[in-house]
Amino acid sequence: MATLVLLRHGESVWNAKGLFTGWVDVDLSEKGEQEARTGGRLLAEAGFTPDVVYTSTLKRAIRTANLALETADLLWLPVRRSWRLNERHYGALQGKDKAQTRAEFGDEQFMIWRRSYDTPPPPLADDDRYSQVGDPRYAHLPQEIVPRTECLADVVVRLLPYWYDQIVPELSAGRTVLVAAHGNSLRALVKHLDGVSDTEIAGLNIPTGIPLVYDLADDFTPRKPGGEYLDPQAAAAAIEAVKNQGKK
Ligand SMILES: O=C(O)[C@H](O)COP(=O)(O)O
Repeated sequence: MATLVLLRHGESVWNAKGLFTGWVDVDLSEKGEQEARTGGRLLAEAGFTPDVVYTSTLKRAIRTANLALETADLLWLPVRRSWRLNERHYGALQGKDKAQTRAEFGDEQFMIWRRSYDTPPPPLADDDRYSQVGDPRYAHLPQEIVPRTECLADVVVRLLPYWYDQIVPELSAGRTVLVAAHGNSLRALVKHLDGVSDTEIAGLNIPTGIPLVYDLADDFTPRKPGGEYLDPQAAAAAIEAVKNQGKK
């Protein structure tokens, strides 16, 4: 059996403003910094000591891991980072207000772009102020694979190679793994772990800053479907809030 801990970054400054974020590298809000520390406290109190930490290349996830590890006095742990754990690229919606988008295009189109499995938002122009084209952290990649937009299915495709090649071997060795990432990259991983259907996944939301623990069997199936939040009551309230984003 192996233990996987998933941690969505704390509230970001654009989460607080109700803006679509995607690959735009915004920081944590003060509330998000406190959420990250609370996540570290919950891990320590529950006695979870990761052996290795994985983050995306975006500062809201990187700093969430740092603050959580600092709180748990575990800053010494090895940390590995990959673009494959980045948030879903939100295309031309990056930087747009969620409520305004919902009002302008209607509930149905808003939910298709936000929560459908296989319909991406319109692509973001390479010269847009919120484009990641030319960002040095992706310079090593063939530029044609730097996304201009993504649906959740695209995230599954680019995340799973990292899951199988980098994370699964650690779990196979019985090591506890902490993944600090994003709402939609974690939704993609949870979909894979729990075998959530392409339609059911639309209703699954991940709260910020609350560790989600999976005890995995030898075949990496969860012993408890859906895992277990270390603060279930706070998670339930936060999940509802994520679900209702964009509603005035
Ligand atoms: O990228 C974003 O906008 C958020 O982190 C995730 O947004 P969502 O919950 O609306 O997909």
